[in-house]
Amino acid sequence: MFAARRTVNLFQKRAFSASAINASKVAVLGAAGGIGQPLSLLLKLNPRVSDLALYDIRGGPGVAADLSHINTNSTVTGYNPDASGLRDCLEGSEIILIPAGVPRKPGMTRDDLFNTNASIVRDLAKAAAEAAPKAHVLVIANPVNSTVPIVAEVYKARNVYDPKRLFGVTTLDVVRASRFISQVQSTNPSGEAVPVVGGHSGVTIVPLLSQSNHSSIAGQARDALVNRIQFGGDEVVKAKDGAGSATLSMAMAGARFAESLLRAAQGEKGVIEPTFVDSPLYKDQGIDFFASRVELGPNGVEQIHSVGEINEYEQGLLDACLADLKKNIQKGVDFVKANP
Ligand SMILES: NC(=O)C1=CN([C@@H]2O[C@H](COP(=O)(O)OP(=O)(O)OC[C@H]3O[C@@H](n4cnc5c(N)ncnc54)[C@H](O)[C@@H]3O)[C@@H](O)[C@H]2O)C=CC1
Ligand SMILES: O=C([O-])CC(=O)C(=O)O
Repeated sequence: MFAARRTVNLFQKRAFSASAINASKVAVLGAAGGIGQPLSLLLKLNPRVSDLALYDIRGGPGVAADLSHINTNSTVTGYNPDASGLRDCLEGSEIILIPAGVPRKPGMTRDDLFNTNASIVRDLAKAAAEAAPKAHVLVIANPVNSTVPIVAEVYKARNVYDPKRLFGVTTLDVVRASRFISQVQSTNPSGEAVPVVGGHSGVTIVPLLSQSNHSSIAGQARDALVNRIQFGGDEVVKAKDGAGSATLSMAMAGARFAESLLRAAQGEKGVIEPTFVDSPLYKDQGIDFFASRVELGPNGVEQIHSVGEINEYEQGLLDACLADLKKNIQKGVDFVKANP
């Protein structure tokens, strides 16, 4: 009898400590948008998330009320911009995802979003730097090549910048790459892994097919596949015909990245994701941020993997990427300097 009760107590103790370790508050800024809603839904379904905090300039509490009826354990709270809404949303967060900002319409580049999204991201970063300076910040808002440096500059100005905790979400590029290559090769995409490095727009997206399971793809087939991976976002923008860009696939990609960070934070080793981070790889060329495979740990970036061995064709892609990337990054840095 005593032994039985003891077993129960030990079990309860273990269950309690496991849930205490796993208590993770995740905030989504821009939660009522095309990405924000399905992303928040996927986070509500994630047992590693204990508190989901949803902020938007409009509609946050509505989305939160809706999601809060789903029978998973996490609490969901919605916040408006009034009073201390944004601060309350951010405080205590371990992860902050930022899908707030306008999406493209046909004919636009991601850089065309800069004028609107730069100040949105800057202002949200200011609030995050004050309310939750140690949180991992995951930037989804475009142009990612510039919005990530914007967040870095805001944090630097407040002396709270930790390069290990800032991430541009480029997961969708590798998600697309594995799907597109599987379509060409008639394989299962879950068994495909195509590294994609560089940045997140047009020619700054550099797929490394030579490191995939299909390194022999060459000629027109290779060119078509690389082009589709680089401009996959345009495919969706065109198909949506003015109603925005990728939202559902992006929500999946953002939720996958957040899940990877949580797994790493909760002690799992060897969690690797591609992501656009403050990186040493091309700093000697004046390029402070670069996306490559990154091992994640409890404090964010654990190890940044180099691009590895690439062929001459890929070196050409990389050269074009670096030239554009440098300008995109500088644009973000200059914006914060001129508009602190
Ligand atoms: N990193 C990536 O791979 C991808 C990035 N994106 C980018 O994500 C961003 C969002 O796209 P969608 O969700 O489709 O746009 P959307 O227009 O559907 O949603 C944006 C949401 O942000 C909110 N918002 C605007 N200003 C805000 C502020 N200051 N604070 C809080 N919320 C604010 C809006 O009210 C809206 O609910 C775009 O910039 C888009 O280009 C889209 C797809 C992939
Ligand atoms: O294409 C866009 O504007 C949205 C985006 O970043 C993507 O789908 O990769």
